[in-house]
Amino acid sequence: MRSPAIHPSILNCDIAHLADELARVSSADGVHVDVMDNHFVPNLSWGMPVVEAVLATTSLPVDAHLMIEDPDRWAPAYAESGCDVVTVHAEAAAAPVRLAHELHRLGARAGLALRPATSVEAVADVVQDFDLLLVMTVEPGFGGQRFLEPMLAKIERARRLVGSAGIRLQVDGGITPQTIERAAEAGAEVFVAGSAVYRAQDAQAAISELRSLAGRHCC
Ligand SMILES: O=C(CO)[C@@H](O)[C@H](O)COP(=O)(O)O
Ligand SMILES: [Co+2]
Repeated sequence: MRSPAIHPSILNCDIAHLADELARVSSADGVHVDVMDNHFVPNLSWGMPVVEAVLATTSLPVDAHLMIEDPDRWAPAYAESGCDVVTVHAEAAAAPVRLAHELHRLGARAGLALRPATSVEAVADVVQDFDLLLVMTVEPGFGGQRFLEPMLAKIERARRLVGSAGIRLQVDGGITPQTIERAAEAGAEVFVAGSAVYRAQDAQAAISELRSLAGRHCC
């Protein structure tokens, strides 16, 4: 039985104090870095230099969530830099299977993300080449949004698609103590949490609480 993994998203952390902000979440299972290009999503965050700074500062595995156009071109650099998982959006990747193989060749695990409107069935033919399936539980682009309840049924379908062997099922967006149990019950096992961790007075306590709530139902 695998234990639930909590990956704090640094999107809304105090980037001027990146090292301190990473230290606040040192008990997490990974760090989630949201890369946004203001084309695939209506927001601009950061790219390789910040990801490299995160990699140089934390010993936790880094999970890069690329909300960008043309990931076939840009994602390999994130694998080369040492990210543990590089996740690309199914809606943006031109040749997802080829890209997954390239990420593997460069030493990273490959993740495939779905916008809320993209069905699980749309990736049924390609998901087997990936290590992680990410079901977005908010519209990608911003932290601090409300969890989309209709995504619970989609998480259940995603769990049926990936089965119990190999491919990890991640959820991202609006994960809080109020929503994580239902996401875990539906089948998620890797939980991205931005505001719920970084807005907490004690981020390590927030991580423990989320992990223990998810652990009641998962995995
Ligand atoms: O990818 C995204 C948003 O597009 C996320 O990773 C958010 O940054 C998570 O933040 P919260 O919803 O947990 O505040
Ligand atoms: Co994200």
